[in-house]
Amino acid sequence: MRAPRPPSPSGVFLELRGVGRRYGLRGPWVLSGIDLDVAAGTLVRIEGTNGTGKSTLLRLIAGIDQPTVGRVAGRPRTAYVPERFPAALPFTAADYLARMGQVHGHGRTRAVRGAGEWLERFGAAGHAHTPLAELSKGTSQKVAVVQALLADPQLLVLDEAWSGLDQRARAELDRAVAGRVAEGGTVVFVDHDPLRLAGAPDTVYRLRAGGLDRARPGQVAESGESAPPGLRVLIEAEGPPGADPPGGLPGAPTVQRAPDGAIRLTVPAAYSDALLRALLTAARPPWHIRTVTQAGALPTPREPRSQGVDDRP
Ligand SMILES: Nc1ncnc2c1ncn2[C@@H]1O[C@H](COP(=O)(O)OP(=O)(O)OP(=O)(O)O)[C@@H](O)[C@H]1O
Repeated sequence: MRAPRPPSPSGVFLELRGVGRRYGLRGPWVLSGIDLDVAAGTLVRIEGTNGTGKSTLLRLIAGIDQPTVGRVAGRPRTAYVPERFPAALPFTAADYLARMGQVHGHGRTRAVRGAGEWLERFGAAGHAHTPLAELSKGTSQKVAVVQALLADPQLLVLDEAWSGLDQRARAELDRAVAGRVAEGGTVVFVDHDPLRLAGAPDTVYRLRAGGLDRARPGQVAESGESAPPGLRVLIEAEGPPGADPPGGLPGAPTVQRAPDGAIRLTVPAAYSDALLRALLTAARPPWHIRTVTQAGALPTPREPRSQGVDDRP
């Protein structure tokens, strides 16, 4: 087993400096002048319109591709879920995952057990003995995600990893990501859904014309000090039918049940990130965030709030 690489005193365990990437000797620069610090225990989202180089950047971060210029320093134990999983290998799902678990340093028994547990969590246990080539796209994607989670990585890199997953598996991946970060791991992800893990990322970067902007620095509001006073946010979250939201949610949200069973939580804007984070990291059942919208200003500073479920429409 490899010893984990200790983070630097600043917590940064991967650095990109002056990184550029182009394909082919005279191809256009897809990325240029990228400086990026990836710190331990953080959740990082990379955004950008189609073709701006998100997957290219993730491959450099994951260490499966090298920059054309510049340098990447540090290499935490890394796992990667690619945008397209090459599933045409001559193994069943369980065999493949057990082998991957062993590649990641687990003994055979632990690898087999871990593969079984993760397949169960993702609702794919029934396909454990199906050859990879015969799996549906969704189940194949579950196997791609499980092979990365099995690695117990310090750095998990997810390129549209939620695509093709059913709702239960998406929520399970949300929880797995939140769990990794809570345990001190780092997750860097790209996803087309702007609400994916909404409120949870410590940092959001935006790729634009080859460069990288910091779109939103970490701003997890726990105390309500940083938000404009009066603004409220409406969060619609979906759990199993009839499930109540967890108790003790940040910001003491007003809770209503939508006609289709979803839960609508209204909270002062200052607490919305903390509330989203709490839902994403909630113990079972998992909660899927459906929408996050601005709900308008409080009519008075002393509007009563409650956390009981109000069934009025
Ligand atoms: N292996 C490759 N060989 C040649 N060109 C490539 C390769 N990979 C990516 N490109 C080009 O680099 C550019 C950026 O692609 P990349 O997939 O990194 O962007 P993206 O932001 O992830 O795109 P999308 O949102 O469509 O997934 C595109 O013009 C693409 O055609």
